[in-house]
Amino acid sequence: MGISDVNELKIDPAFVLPPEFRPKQVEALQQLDEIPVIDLAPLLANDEKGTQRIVEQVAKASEEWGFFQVINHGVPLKLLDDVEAEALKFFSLPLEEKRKIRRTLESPLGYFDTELTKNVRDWKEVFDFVTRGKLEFAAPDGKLIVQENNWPENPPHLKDACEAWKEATVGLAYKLLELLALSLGLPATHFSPLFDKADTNFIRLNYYPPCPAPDLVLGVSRHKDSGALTVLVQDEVGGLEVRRKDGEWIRINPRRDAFVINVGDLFQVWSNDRYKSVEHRVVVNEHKGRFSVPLFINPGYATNVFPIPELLDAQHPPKYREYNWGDFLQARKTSNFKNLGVENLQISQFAINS
Ligand SMILES: O=C(O)CCC(=O)C(=O)O
Ligand SMILES: [Fe+2]
Repeated sequence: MGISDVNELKIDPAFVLPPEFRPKQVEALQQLDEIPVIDLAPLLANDEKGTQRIVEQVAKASEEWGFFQVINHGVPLKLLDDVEAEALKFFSLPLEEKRKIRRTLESPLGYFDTELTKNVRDWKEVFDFVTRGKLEFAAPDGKLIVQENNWPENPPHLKDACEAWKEATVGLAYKLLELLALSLGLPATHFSPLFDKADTNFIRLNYYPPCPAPDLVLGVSRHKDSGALTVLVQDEVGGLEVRRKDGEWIRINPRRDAFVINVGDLFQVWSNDRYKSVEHRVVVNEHKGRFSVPLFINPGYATNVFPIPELLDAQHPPKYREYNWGDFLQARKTSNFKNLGVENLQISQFAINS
């Protein structure tokens, strides 16, 4: 029996990836420092020239990697310490206790430990909440659907810590959205109307428990983020890997003082492929649990997504057909809950074949 066969006996087969998708841990660790790190201090100081340089760095990183880190972002680390402490208290509770606020298809906010990415179970536990407190939208039959945040009774301060975190990070995310607009040669506030008053932003607390067979599973299987922009902070354990253009998986150097930013599928379509939404995954390890907090910046349900006309001309015809963000989101949520036996909805389905 090989090493992996022995490992296989230690975990539920629902987590075990097909061999071609399993992580190669050693190689990735040698390539920690490649993802660009952008210093936001000039932006916060309203230094115009410095901000222009940041815009150029954002354009380059988004084109080459789809990912970058930002430092000197102005979000106090104390807020992260508080969210982490409260979240770890929550994730340490007995499973029956956590499952009292379990996410369902009808009420998708709260705790979840059985997420499927591409139909394999992720080695993680999550807690999701929306930054607006609740979401309201019309179902296909016209009925109003209301989805509210589901806070646990225990620990009692999780909600306060998360709300303070939200206040501090959403502002940063919108500044980054402005930098991205500028980086495409658009007015800074180009995207604002899609988010004002109707965004579908959410924050996820991720806990990746230590795993006895880290070579067979992933904390999050390879995927692309479907929204506009992800603003993530991770602890010092590390494990987030990005797929470089040559196909190699590169580990992002874990820095508690940095946010990891990536452009999602919406920027790929809006920019007509100038910025690509890049595959990433999370590798777990045998000894340490890992904590991360992504903020997903997503527009309102009614948003129709299409390549931005200002970026098109005769040499650059549109590469995507228009689609509706709300419909896309609902289709995705359904496939995350059920193993539909098919790849979930991808933007490639809206690609125009030239
Ligand atoms: O935990 C991480 O570092 C990444 C999580 C992620 O990619 C996701 O939730 O979409
Ligand atoms: Fe992701």
